[in-house]
Amino acid sequence: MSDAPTTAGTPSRPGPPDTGAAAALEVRDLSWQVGGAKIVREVTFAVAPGEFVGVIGPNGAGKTSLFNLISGINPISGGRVLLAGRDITGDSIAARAKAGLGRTFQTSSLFPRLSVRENVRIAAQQQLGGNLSVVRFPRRGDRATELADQHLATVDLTKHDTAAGDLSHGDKRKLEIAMLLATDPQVILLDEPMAGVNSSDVPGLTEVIRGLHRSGSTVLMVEHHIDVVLGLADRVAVMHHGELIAIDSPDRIMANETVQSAYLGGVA
Ligand SMILES: Nc1ncnc2c1ncn2[C@@H]1O[C@H](COP(=O)(O)OP(=O)(O)OP(=O)(O)O)[C@@H](O)[C@H]1O
Repeated sequence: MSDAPTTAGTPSRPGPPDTGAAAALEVRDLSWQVGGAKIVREVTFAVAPGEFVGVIGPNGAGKTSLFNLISGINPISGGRVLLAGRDITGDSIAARAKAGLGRTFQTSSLFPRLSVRENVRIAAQQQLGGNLSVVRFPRRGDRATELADQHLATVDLTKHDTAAGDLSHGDKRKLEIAMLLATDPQVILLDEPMAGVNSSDVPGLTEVIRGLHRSGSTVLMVEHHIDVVLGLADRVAVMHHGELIAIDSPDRIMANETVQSAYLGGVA
């Protein structure tokens, strides 16, 4: 393995550490063009099972667009998306989710009037294949409720009966992660989980996300809080003007001159 700094257009270590297993998630030459604008440009990288890759880059670099291509929200202009070695490029959003691709969004996607528990319970119920129903007083032993309580414990959220809309931003993000866990994802895409979160809630939310990683989840996370990314990620991918300009360990990324230039506006 070379110690040479990564340069634009030739990202080092685009693939995960070689474990011999199929990548949990892989994108090959992924591109998105709107009119004449190339918003995502031939991005290639792979995430190993259990690996945590952080995605950073200046505003407008194409990070959310990349997530939208992976999760099927934007139609791709070129390239491929593979989940555990299976090509899901042509699959619908729902089919990708069913295949194990879970995603949170920058903006909240909760049922604000329903309780915290009910939000997770609905997600669990959908996963279990049951009818979608809101039950104010679920039976004891109800499987979906058990799962909801289990996932709420995982994200350290105890306000089970509070209306989701009344939670702080930090707790809303925890709730969204619990809802995601209820869908039993193989790969978790977190889109700016710290966005709008009070600084006092950042450490707690960071620990929840660290817990996901420790429990073996494969995570790809876009986040502007560089310190959070550097503290959580096994590798960091850097996007700039739609290109993946580097993907490497946090230490190497911090020492990478191309990355520094991108943040200071020096990369054309
Ligand atoms: N549907 C769209 N149509 C046209 N241009 C778009 C569309 N969506 C995004 N863009 C443009 O693509 C570029 C990349 O946007 P994107 O939201 O992916 O960047 P980002 O890195 O996630 O930015 P931020 O960190 O500010 O969220 C921006 O210039 C944006 O204006």
